[in-house]
Amino acid sequence: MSRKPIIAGNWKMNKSLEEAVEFVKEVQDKLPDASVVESVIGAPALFLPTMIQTRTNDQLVIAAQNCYTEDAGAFTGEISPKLLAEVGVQYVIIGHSERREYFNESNQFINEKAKAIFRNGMLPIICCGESLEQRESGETEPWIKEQITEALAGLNADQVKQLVIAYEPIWAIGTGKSSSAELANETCGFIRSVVEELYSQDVANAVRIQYGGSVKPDNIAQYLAEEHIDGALVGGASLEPTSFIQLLEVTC
Ligand SMILES: O=C(CO)COP(=O)(O)O
Repeated sequence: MSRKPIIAGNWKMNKSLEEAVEFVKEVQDKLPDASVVESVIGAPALFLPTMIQTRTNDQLVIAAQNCYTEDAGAFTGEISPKLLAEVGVQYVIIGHSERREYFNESNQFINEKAKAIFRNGMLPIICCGESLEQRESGETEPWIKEQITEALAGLNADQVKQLVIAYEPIWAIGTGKSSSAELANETCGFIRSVVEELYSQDVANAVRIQYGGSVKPDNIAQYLAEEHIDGALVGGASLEPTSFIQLLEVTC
């Protein structure tokens, strides 16, 4: 299997601009080679151009945490995917459970964002995942199948091969209660089977699937050892340079 691991930090709405710049300066020469693992940070939109300008090499890939579906127009306060691409952003995280919950984002809206991201030459990291209630009542698989099917609607096979899916069970986010590696692998394997059903085995083998939810330097190895887990989307443990580097070193 030749899928390259991708470890992405999701800073959410944390840090000052000064701290973000310090982070880039501190980690950029310590990152594993980009041919071994992709090192990504998803930062607040206001930091993105400065972080990109601070880089002295392109080992650290910069992601946005959200964007709008249109490139320009009368959409007060929104983040244009065209402008993100112009400043050098490469990935955009979409469909995070916090955006689904607090900003009422639907699968259809997330699908429109995915199309806008591709149209502008970037790649989406599409999040999915179930609540504790859904997990306990056995509704995880139909729910995730619906999320994936609707988020990928209209994307072609080449696009799906390049994008990243992040499986984040809501009950594991920021709670310290990570999913067991076996359970995470089972669900990531299910996501891969949904992609195979929608596209082909070739596409399913190529798409990278991350696990996210209380991933730390001391538990990431068990996830990466699993067949269907190709990386991690990490909140809290991506905020400090030392811990971010430790997460990456496990892949080498
Ligand atoms: O939501 C997450 C990443 O997108 C996970 O956050 P934590 O790693 O802090 O649990």
